[in-house]
Amino acid sequence: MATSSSHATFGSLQSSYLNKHSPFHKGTAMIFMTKFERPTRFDAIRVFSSASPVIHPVQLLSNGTSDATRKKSSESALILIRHGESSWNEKNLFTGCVDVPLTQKGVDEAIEAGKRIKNIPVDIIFSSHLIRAQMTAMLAMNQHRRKKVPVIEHNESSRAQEWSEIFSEETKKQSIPVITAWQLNERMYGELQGLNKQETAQKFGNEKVHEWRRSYDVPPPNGESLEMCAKRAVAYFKDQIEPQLMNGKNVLIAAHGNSLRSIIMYLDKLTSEQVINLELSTGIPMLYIFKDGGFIRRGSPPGPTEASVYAFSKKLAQYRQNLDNMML
Ligand SMILES: O=C(O)[C@@H](CO)OP(=O)(O)O
Repeated sequence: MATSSSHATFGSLQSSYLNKHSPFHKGTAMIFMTKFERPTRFDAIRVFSSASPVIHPVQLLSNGTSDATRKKSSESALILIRHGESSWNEKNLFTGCVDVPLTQKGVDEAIEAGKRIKNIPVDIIFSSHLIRAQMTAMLAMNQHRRKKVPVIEHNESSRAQEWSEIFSEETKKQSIPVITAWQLNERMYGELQGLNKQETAQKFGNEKVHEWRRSYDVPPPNGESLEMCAKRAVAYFKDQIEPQLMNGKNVLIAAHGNSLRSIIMYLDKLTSEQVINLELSTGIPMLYIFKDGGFIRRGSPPGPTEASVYAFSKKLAQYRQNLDNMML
């Protein structure tokens, strides 16, 4: 029988992990909650002095960011979003690298995610090759107050590159590049792809299926273990994404449960025992600040009805304040 929940059974492991290991309880609650729990509080920093120097929002953004502003600031934002509910999440099927779309609920989750990050500047977006992650990024960015347009870069061939060229500098400034990479794909689930998770547990036993799904180094039949997925996802993060952050760019990554668990393992320096208890909800953005070469976890930005004035760093506070001044 199909059920839509794949996460609820790990609730106790999640809270024990949280209690034992997390110095950031409020911020990490989003990461560890089951899909039936709702976010309550966040470690947002309340803001702020009206005496903050006024900087035009465009100066704080990519394309519009002045070199002087960049050099002064060694800080950038990293947002991670697991895609919204997919058709196969709904049917409780192992999905892996099968390319299925979002459900209506997934679309709504992506829009809600967009509302949570609409005041955070985004300079560049990374996504997987899979449509559920790309849909999530696009729908979320549609909510952004800057209204820049995410544009997928097609570098798969020189013709694709040439045929998707933009010939207006002004239009380029109003665009956000979206880089897609197979390395950010969901873990390849091998011969489990397309099978119902509950029926598979009945056939092979709960313990075996739990080992396939949540051990660190045991791969499902002909598929990738989390360790194998982490190897390619983290290598890509270090090679392609970290340099953008070092360069002062604010990055959004829209990807998958296991590719993001791998990246969070790297960001939060989790051990292989810790990462196996980490669960990510669909469509909940998580914010990190990259500062002085390290990652500071800031939890999930509040939704529009959850807080009035907030920010996660002085720079993001200024950005929001200037958007308010400019647009309201
Ligand atoms: O089916 C999948 O591809 C993944 C994510 O939905 O499942 P799991 O929760 O087992 O990692």
